[in-house]
Amino acid sequence: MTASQRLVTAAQKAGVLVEALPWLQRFHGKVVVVKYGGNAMVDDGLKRAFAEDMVFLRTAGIHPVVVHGGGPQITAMLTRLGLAGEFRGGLRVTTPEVMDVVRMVLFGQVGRELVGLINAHGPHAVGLSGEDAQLFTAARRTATVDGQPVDVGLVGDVVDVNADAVLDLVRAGRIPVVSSIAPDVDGVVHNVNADTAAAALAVALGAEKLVVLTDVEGLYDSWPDRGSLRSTIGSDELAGLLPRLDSGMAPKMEACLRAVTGGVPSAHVIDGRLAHSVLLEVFTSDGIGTMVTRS
Ligand SMILES: Nc1ncnc2c1ncn2[C@@H]1O[C@H](COP(=O)(O)OP(=O)(O)O)[C@@H](O)[C@H]1O
Ligand SMILES: CC(=O)N[C@@H](CCC(=O)OP(=O)(O)O)C(=O)O
Repeated sequence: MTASQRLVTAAQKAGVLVEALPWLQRFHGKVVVVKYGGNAMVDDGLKRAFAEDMVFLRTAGIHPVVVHGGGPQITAMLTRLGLAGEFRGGLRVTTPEVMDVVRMVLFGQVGRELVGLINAHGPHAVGLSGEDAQLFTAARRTATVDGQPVDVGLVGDVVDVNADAVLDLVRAGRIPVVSSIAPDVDGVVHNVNADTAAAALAVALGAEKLVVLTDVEGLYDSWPDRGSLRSTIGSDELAGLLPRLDSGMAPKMEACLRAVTGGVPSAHVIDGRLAHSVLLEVFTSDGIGTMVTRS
């Protein structure tokens, strides 16, 4: 590289850092809830980049709170155990037997791995589930198929959040890594969709942002037409679109809607297959993916 090429490269790097300044100022001291979907955990390099992003946010004075998924990992374990897996309206049909596997895989496998990757950078991450310190209380819910309620077993919605269970860790400078399982008022553990759990937590924490990492660029108006990617959408329009969404996008966009109507200024669906996508979303002016705001 010539001296003048080096100067150009250096100027570009400085430009990137300067572009981050207003966002560093705006988000300093604020909570950002990041939902890391199981489908976005495709390889070790991406997972390591995600862990770096969380440590970067923390080092920049922002408080990341991670809620992780693990749908494909649960399905793989169920298959290994010879158990059937079935989804209805984007939610897993959860028998007591399946619930044991969900809890084991989310908290004991996926959560542990993320905690380990973040803690490769220092003593930052602490894993917890909705069972710890009464973080979440669940109530059994149904799925919606063709506009009709359908029973899906031990699947819950989050009806109460003990925000202090997470805020105590945040105040201590830790990065909470939350698994989306939760007891109901009688102590019966339920399987909660991780997008739903992330939204409930973002609202209860008064988060500045909810960022949802998945395996697609964002929300498509008319999936799978690749020309229909939305960069922004308001809550009113999203509410109208929700009944037309299928598979994993239904609980995801329902969660974004819940976050912004609950007072979170913005919710973002971004492509977790892109390394450092969280940094690009938080620290660049254009952002990436689809941004949901209150109408
Ligand atoms: N309108 C839509 N826009 C984008 N993706 C959609 C849409 N409808 C369905 N999908 C599907 O939803 C998937 C994301 O949901 P899901 O597989 O549950 O991800 P995650 O594990 O990240 O929660 C995408 O990969 C895509 O196949
Ligand atoms: C009720 C329900 O469907 N729970 C999900 C929980 C994990 C999850 O949400 O994982 P992703 O974010 O990777 O999809 C499941 O059992 O797969």
